[in-house]
Amino acid sequence: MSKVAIMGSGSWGTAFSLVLADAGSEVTLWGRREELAASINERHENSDYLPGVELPPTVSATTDPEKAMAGAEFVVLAVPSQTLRANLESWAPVIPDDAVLVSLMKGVELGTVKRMSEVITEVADIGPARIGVVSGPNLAKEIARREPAASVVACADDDVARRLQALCHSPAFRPYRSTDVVGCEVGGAYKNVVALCVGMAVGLGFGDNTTASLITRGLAETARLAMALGADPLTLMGLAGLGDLVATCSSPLSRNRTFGEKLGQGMSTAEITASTRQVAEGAKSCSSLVDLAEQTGVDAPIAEAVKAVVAGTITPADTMAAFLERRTKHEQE
Ligand SMILES: NC(=O)c1ccc[n+]([C@@H]2O[C@H](COP(=O)([O-])OP(=O)(O)OC[C@H]3O[C@@H](n4cnc5c(N)ncnc54)[C@H](O)[C@@H]3O)[C@@H](O)[C@H]2O)c1
Ligand SMILES: O=P(O)(O)OC[C@H](O)CO
Repeated sequence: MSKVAIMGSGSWGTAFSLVLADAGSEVTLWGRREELAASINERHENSDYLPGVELPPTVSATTDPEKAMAGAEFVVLAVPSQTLRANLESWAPVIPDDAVLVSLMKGVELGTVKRMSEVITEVADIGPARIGVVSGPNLAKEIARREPAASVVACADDDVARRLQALCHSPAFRPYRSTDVVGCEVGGAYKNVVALCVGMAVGLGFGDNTTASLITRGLAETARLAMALGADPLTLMGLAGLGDLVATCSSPLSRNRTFGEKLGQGMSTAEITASTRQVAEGAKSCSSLVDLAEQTGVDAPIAEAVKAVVAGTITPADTMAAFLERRTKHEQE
């Protein structure tokens, strides 16, 4: 039985613990609050993030990072992207020497514009062969209900990707393998920003033509940036690109789409942020992705628009009008 630590016991860390336990691992969740760890250990429930979902007996929780990671073959990272660096700085001394670090996070760091795997390398001094990524259409509540889903597990080292694939292949969760870490990470971060934009359109009362147009142009924008960073374009046509984009942009369960919908209805970023405890990664990663696009010379109108609406410098309605006023061009330009 593999031993796995999951650092972060929010919605996805907890739902993923269930996948790993169903696939045969012993899982220790790390979280900051004693009450939550007690709820998981005593009632087998994360009452804050996944109320009503019974966790298997092979899932336990602790607030002690060293205890969580002791003897772990895989250390899964599931905190909000913008908090990874600070958390990892404190965890680095107790990460087991040969453990594989697996990112579940879908964001790009503000300021440094680093992807999560790059932050891991920089802070924990761990090379690409020990860093994996899981990314795909995986809304936590549906995964926790054991509804069938697929995803991509990526690592630069195909042997490690195979180990990770075996680790999370459960009766309800089908992981595909890849070595394209960049494509998976850019796909995962960008779809959140596109979902914010789609949510705005929904909040403004627009229908399926608008949302389909934004999803499709969002995919083109994602692929442009990912390819400029060295990704395989086929990754963006797969589960970590198109698949996740469709799920996130279509689902009322998505925090990013919901955030966008509230912006479209006239709420401000501060009001929306105050109304939820859960992370909508796109509200911050939109700025990082705009910076990354500028650095690589890639056109990123959707990320720029989302950044401006989140900052309150343009309204969602004016953004939609501005998209249509853009210079006309060839579809594949
Ligand atoms: N929820 C999903 O459906 C889903 C699916 C796939 C990927 N993801 C990605 O997984 C990552 C985590 O998302 P989530 O859904 O679990 O978020 P969440 O908001 O449900 O939970 C985040 C967790 O991190 C904790 N946290 C917040 N600030 C922290 C800090 N400074 N230090 C340590 N812990 C902190 C919170 O207490 C909570 O336990 C995100 O990057 C998200 O995009 C989420
Ligand atoms: O709820 P969201 O918007 O963070 O999206 C969750 C997952 O990333 C969907 O795959």
